[in-house]
Amino acid sequence: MNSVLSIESLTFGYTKEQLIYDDFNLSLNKGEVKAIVGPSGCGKTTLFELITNNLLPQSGSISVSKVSSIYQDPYSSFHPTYTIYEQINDVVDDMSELSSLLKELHLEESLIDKKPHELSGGQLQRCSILRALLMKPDVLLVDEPTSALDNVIALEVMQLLMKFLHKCGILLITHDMFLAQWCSDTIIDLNEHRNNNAE
Ligand SMILES: Nc1ncnc2c1ncn2[C@@H]1O[C@H](COP(=O)(O)OP(=O)(O)OP(=O)(O)O)[C@@H](O)[C@H]1O
Repeated sequence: MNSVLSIESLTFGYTKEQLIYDDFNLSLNKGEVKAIVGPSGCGKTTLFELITNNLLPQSGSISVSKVSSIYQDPYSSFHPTYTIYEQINDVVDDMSELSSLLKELHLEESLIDKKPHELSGGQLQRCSILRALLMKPDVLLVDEPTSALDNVIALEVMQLLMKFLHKCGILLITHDMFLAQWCSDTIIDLNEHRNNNAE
């Protein structure tokens, strides 16, 4: 198996009294989409923060190689005063796939010389996908792609991301059960699995 993410016996709480994760397990392989669902406040964003090392587990292990993230609000993922190109160039080592990805994402080349506020929400979301894919991740964390886009575009975004599944595994946070069922191999309901094994 081509494992790209392995979470074992994860325990985490913001306070000692209230654990959000207690002995939580999850694995993801290249080519796989897993959707994380559950009510507001159940710990979906916290899981991404743990995977990206912004939070540290109390116990257990998270083993992951290269991660990139696509966040729900594309305007908050880019600095308002720099062009899209400058912000991609800052974090990407190898730009050789830029032209082909622009085509696949239906983005005109001239758009990336603009600043975020000069683009529509959908264009900017595709720019954040462009940046994430150029980083050549093993794991793509996708946080609620529906929120900034209408439902048809959200499906298109996921359809597009799934074209890159041969290169990575995708972990998707969503409130949209239709989207989760449509695109994922496995749905992890944190409400049910919080204290169980989610493998
Ligand atoms: N920095 C923090 N300090 C203390 N508690 C926090 C912090 N961040 C989140 N929490 C709490 O941890 C719990 C999980 O929050 P989290 O943001 O992971 O939920 P979520 O499932 O992503 O919610 P939503 O669907 O509303 O985005 C919530 O009860 C929240 O209030």
